[in-house]
Amino acid sequence: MSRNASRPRRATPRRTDPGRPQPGRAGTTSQEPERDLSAAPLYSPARVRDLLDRHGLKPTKSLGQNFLIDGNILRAIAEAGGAAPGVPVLEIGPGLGVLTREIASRGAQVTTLEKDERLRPVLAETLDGLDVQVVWGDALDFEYATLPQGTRVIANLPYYITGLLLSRFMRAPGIVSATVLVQKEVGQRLAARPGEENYGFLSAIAALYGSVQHVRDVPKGAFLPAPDVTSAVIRLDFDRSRAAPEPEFLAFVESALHHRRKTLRNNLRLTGMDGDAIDAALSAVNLRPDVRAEDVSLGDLRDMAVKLGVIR
Ligand SMILES: C[S@@+](CC[C@H](N)C(=O)[O-])C[C@H]1O[C@@H](n2cnc3c(N)ncnc32)[C@H](O)[C@@H]1O
Repeated sequence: MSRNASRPRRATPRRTDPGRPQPGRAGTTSQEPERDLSAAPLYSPARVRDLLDRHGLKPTKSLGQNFLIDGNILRAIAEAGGAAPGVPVLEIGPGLGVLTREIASRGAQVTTLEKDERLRPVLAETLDGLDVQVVWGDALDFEYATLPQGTRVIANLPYYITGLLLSRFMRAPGIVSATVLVQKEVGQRLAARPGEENYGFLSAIAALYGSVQHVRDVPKGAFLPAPDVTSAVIRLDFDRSRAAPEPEFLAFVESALHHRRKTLRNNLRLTGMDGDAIDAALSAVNLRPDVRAEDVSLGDLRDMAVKLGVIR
């Protein structure tokens, strides 16, 4: 991605909180009563609407732009994510800068990736005075391997790329945790164990890289505009002392869980594997020939992969 980074200049002393609109600025006419928003926090619906109005912006659905307007949720995410003095934090999608401000004002060293260039003037206003590096471009093009050791991801993710982003975080050796807002169903899938209703590939890779904690559910009303789905804050901790799973094993697990309700045998047959070899491996690992993929533990899948010669 273009490392077109910008760091809002450090604050010169201000009369009011940076990002606070001056009453009666652009957007009001002499006939309209002036709204004094200076006492309202940046995340309040009135301030968020005012920011959007003054900068002539409409949230873009295709970019997953649902902005947080609930102070309790903002504080809960920053807290659960471990935002603290000196901690390197990566945020995806600062939007209007509301969560970014919450994290940076706790002293964390924030790098934030934003694709929507229309937000440049907004972030210049709302992040003024904070030590935040804004990187403009697509988060899917970012080199996550370059992040420093001990990086914590804290983000209200654009939901349309949640799975892709989580898999980038898992594979980046410097990232130790990701505390993220996701769709509630995605959170349930991440936290599910073999045999549970929502267990699938996402649950398996999360478990291969570490552990998952459900922090809290988040109602639709915590966002402006309100999304169609309920959300949840999830914290993933990555255990970097473990050897990273082999790409061949990840591909095997993905194939094994491709159709969760099918038998493991049928899923593996779909990859072109020999039926007799699969039967022999199932028997050697003491699994029933008709065991369903979603009921098989990761340990048993690893043993199967070894018996089938996928990994050593
Ligand atoms: C759910 S909003 C979160 C905004 C803000 N952090 C908040 O909590 O109010 C998602 C943000 O991700 C940005 N975004 C969407 N797709 C992106 C991408 N591919 N790369 C970087 N940012 C992206 C959107 O423009 C938006 O600012």
